[in-house]
Amino acid sequence: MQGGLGGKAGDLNVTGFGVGAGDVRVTGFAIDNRKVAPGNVFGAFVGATVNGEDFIADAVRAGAVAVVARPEARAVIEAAGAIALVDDNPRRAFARLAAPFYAPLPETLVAVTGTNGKTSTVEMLRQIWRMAGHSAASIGTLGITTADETTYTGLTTPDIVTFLANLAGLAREGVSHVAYEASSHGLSQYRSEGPRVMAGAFTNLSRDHLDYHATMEDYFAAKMRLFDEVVVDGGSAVVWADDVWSDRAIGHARARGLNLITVGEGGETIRLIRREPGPLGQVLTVRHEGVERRISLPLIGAYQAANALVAAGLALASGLNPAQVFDALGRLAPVRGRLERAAINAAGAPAYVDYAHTPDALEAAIAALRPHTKGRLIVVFGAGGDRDAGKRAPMGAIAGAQADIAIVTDDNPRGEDPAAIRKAVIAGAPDRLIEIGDRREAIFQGTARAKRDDILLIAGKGHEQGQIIGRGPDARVLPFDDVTVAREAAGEKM
Ligand SMILES: CC(=O)N[C@H]1[C@@H](OP(=O)(O)OP(=O)(O)OC[C@H]2O[C@@H](n3ccc(=O)[nH]c3=O)[C@H](O)[C@@H]2O)O[C@H](CO)[C@@H](O)[C@@H]1O[C@H](C)C(=O)N[C@@H](C)C(=O)N[C@H](CCC(=O)O)C(=O)O
Ligand SMILES: Nc1ncnc2c1ncn2[C@@H]1O[C@H](COP(=O)(O)OP(=O)(O)OP(=O)(O)O)[C@@H](O)[C@H]1O
Ligand SMILES: N[C@H](CCC[C@H](N)C(=O)O)C(=O)O
Ligand SMILES: [Mg+2]
Repeated sequence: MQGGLGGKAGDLNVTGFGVGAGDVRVTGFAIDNRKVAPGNVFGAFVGATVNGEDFIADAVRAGAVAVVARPEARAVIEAAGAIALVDDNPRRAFARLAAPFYAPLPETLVAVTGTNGKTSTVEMLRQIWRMAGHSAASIGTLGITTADETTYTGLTTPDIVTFLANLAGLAREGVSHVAYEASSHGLSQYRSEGPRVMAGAFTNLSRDHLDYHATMEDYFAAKMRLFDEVVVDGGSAVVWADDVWSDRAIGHARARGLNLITVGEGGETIRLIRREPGPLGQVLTVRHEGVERRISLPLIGAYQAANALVAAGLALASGLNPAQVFDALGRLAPVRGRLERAAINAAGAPAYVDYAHTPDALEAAIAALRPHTKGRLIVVFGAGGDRDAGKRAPMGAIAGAQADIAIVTDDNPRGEDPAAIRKAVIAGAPDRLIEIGDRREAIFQGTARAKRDDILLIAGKGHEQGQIIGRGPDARVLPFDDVTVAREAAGEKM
């Protein structure tokens, strides 16, 4: 395969597919037949909802000159008049074929996986790189963030064509360092394969997405593809050492021979010795290469300290020097929608907006705020529709046990009946949870109940700007922003 075609029309060497030595002249790549342009290579993949192979004829009619698909699809491709590039793993083959076409890509590319903390970690790493003088970007749930702007993209890990096009665009703008979120969906669908990933990080693993992955083992295996296959030979693996899955993640990194960087109380590379919460942040004492350092992290919560240290591990892996990295942690700016202080009500009680939408995350967000709460901790939360239903009762149980007042409300019901979702959440702590379906009303009531010394936590939507109702073509996004509503409830003028 040749490289360096710069995202422009060019010859693509497809000898690796055994279709003869002839090069195919292509103009680009597409994985959706509706986006095929003349001269494109079409990737036809068996999906969770439909089989992309059913669209091969349409794609060729739209101008696809070659199709990457399973060997079973060869006859269909050839009958349609295109070159068949068949492989037992067509998503991976497509990614590897496409990546060189989009070159040059940013030189330093790292990925973060884990159930919680990916967005925070890539965003913190982007900030550290920038403070060290690099032109940096992050790609993930918040979209594409550079020093100048954030462009929302929709998925946490974009599809492979969007991902490669975005990387090429960033490189053209002069961005040299990119950190991206590797979601388990993204990893299992090879959405970011192909470019050279010099380091990967694992934050933690807990219940989520078991609608998509059959078991926790399958979910973990999807995540571990990052260390097993995606990071380049000789690359680095950063592992948060204090999670129950950490030892197994370390095992994957070792088996692959990656440079291992472990971080946390049980970490060997960056050992967290002490964490002292303060009113607006926390002081961390860490040991790295025999040197003990005190870091005034301007963010609250054990979970934010964990993410900052994983980001530090990746920054070291990317070649920054320790002084640069640890100094930068003292100057990190908050991540949008992660323990974001949104409003203060008339009684003086603050409201925090957080993106906790898993049982573990809810527990972490409550634990982050507890040391700051002299009075009661009030939580407004919900669980998403058309997502892992098994996390609902555990979320209810955690809020019921760990908050003083817990209000269950709606959070993107999508194609499901919102009352049924709330019922499943309430089953986790039937006597402890208050049900208020309308999210605005729930935030208003939570705010009204918060007295002096209390804290209100509004969990689940973080940065999100809408409430998703309905499924497929009927889906609608009703504008909704927890921060704005929290301010309105507190009587603050926008
Ligand atoms: C379950 C899932 O991950 N679905 C995503 C995935 O679907 P899939 O490959 O299984 O696709 P499919 O819809 O069955 O279609 C199969 C193939 O046919 C193609 N197709 C389909 C229809 C058509 O008319 N023509 C056509 O060519 C599709 O492009 C696809 O290649 O590929 C599609 C195209 O890239 C994505 O839009 C779609 O995201 C859906 C909308 C989604 O909601 N995904 C969520 C669950 C998701 O991916 N979340 C993760 C994790 C979030 C986190 O925890 O951080 C994320 O990374 O965002
Ligand atoms: N290291 C962590 N440990 C436990 N909980 C965390 C951690 N980091 C973040 N959280 C919780 O998870 C929420 C989401 O954090 P973040 O957006 O950084 O994670 P993510 O992995 O990107 O999530 P998503 O899978 O939705 O993209 C936070 O608001 C917080 O409640
Ligand atoms: N990336 C996560 C985001 C969940 C956010 C929450 N607000 C919800 O809708 O469940 C998912 O797609 O499962
Ligand atoms: Mg994310």
